[in-house]
Amino acid sequence: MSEIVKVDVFKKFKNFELKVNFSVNEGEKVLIQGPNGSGKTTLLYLIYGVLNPDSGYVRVFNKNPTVELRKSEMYMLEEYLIFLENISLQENLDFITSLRYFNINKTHELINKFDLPLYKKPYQLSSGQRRLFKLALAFSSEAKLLLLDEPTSNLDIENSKVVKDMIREYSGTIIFASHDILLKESCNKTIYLRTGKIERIEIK
Ligand SMILES: Nc1ncnc2c1ncn2[C@@H]1O[C@H](COP(=O)(O)OP(=O)(O)OP(=O)(O)O)[C@@H](O)[C@H]1O
Repeated sequence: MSEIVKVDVFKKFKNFELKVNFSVNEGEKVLIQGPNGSGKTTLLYLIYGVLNPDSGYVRVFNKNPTVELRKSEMYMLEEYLIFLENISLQENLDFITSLRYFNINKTHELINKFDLPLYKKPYQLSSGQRRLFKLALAFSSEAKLLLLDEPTSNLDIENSKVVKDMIREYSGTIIFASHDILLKESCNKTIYLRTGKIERIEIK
């Protein structure tokens, strides 16, 4: 099995230090668990390359995580994905899909599955519907590596189960951070973080 993500990083904020070392194999579904503030999101941002380590390295497909990789081989379900609030979801979709490759048929399949009203403007959606729209994009990105930060936050139990199955069945590799106990069923490996360090790694 080939290692597609290698991480050996140190990152320091004013009152927090993250120091972790691990790798992820192709096709794995890796859950990052840990208390609030343990460094899960920071770690995902380092892998995605939108945060730089103070020392050490992150290698994704044997490359540094750059914008080129973000446009093709990896995709992050972004908490900070900005919607243009005064145009419809359909127009937002047109804009977002012009920035990067998405399998548009798959995007629409998921939008229908989640029953999302494309004619509405983003501010007219519930927080769960906004999250589902972002998930439809992530799972139709055809990225070989998906990074998901709290994918089921704001979702009801039925949609959480759908997302659990989507993670398990995804053909590529997924690294996801979650407090949702349900998602433990989708992973083959769990990395437990505590105050910026790996406490233990559990393999199913
Ligand atoms: N840009 C930043 N500047 C300073 N400190 C930061 C920054 N980003 C995160 N931190 C700090 O790093 C620590 C880890 O934050 P992080 O968001 O990675 O935790 P988390 O495990 O994802 O938490 P949660 O479960 O609450 O989402 C926290 O103490 C946070 O305050």
